[in-house]
Amino acid sequence: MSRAVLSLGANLGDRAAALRAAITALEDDGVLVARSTLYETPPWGPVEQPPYLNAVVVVRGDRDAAGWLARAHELEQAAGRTRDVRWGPRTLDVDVVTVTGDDDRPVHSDDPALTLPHPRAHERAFVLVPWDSLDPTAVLPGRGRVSDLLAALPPEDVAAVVRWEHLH
Ligand SMILES: Nc1ncnc2c1ncn2[C@@H]1O[C@H](COP(=O)(O)OP(=O)(O)OP(=O)(O)O)[C@@H](O)[C@H]1O
Ligand SMILES: Nc1nc2c(c(=O)[nH]1)N=C(CO)CN2
Repeated sequence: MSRAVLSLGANLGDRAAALRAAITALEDDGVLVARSTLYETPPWGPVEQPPYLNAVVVVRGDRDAAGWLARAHELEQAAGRTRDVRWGPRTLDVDVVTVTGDDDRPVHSDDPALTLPHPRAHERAFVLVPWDSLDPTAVLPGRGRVSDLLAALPPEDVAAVVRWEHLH
């Protein structure tokens, strides 16, 4: 058994439907522990593109880290993901942020095919805001408490991550 934190993002097509379908699929797998609400977030990175909807989920189940990545890829495929420009627009992106074993030890990996913890999560308000909202005690292994990482980001980056679900 392991526990994983997954970051979900979409900025093409029916963004909310893609995120909700992925979350429902994880629920149907029997692995969903917690989910954030959906947030609208400005695009992070060098590519000019539409705003994203993002969410974070916590899952627990009988998979290892590679197994969670494989499931993430299946969910992306199910959402019809085709484009693959790095940091470019997509119908669904599922990143594995961190995986912990039953001993509570975080998995560390430098493999480019699966780097853990995710090497850019600590600088992404679109990951940290939803994650902090669903678990205010969360820790990103090797980086510190999620609430402290958020406090270290430019306030305007954090303020730009807006709860979306209650508006719709
Ligand atoms: N922790 C991780 N979670 C998801 N994918 C990862 C991870 N570490 C490495 N990868 C690899 O990154 C590859 C490219 O993924 P993707 O196209 O989603 O990157 P990206 O979302 O554009 O960038 P970023 O990784 O900065 O979010 C995937 O095929 C996967 O094998
Ligand atoms: N706000 C936001 N920006 C992004 C996202 C994302 O999920 N949310 N995913 C990206 C793909 O690498 C690139 N930029």
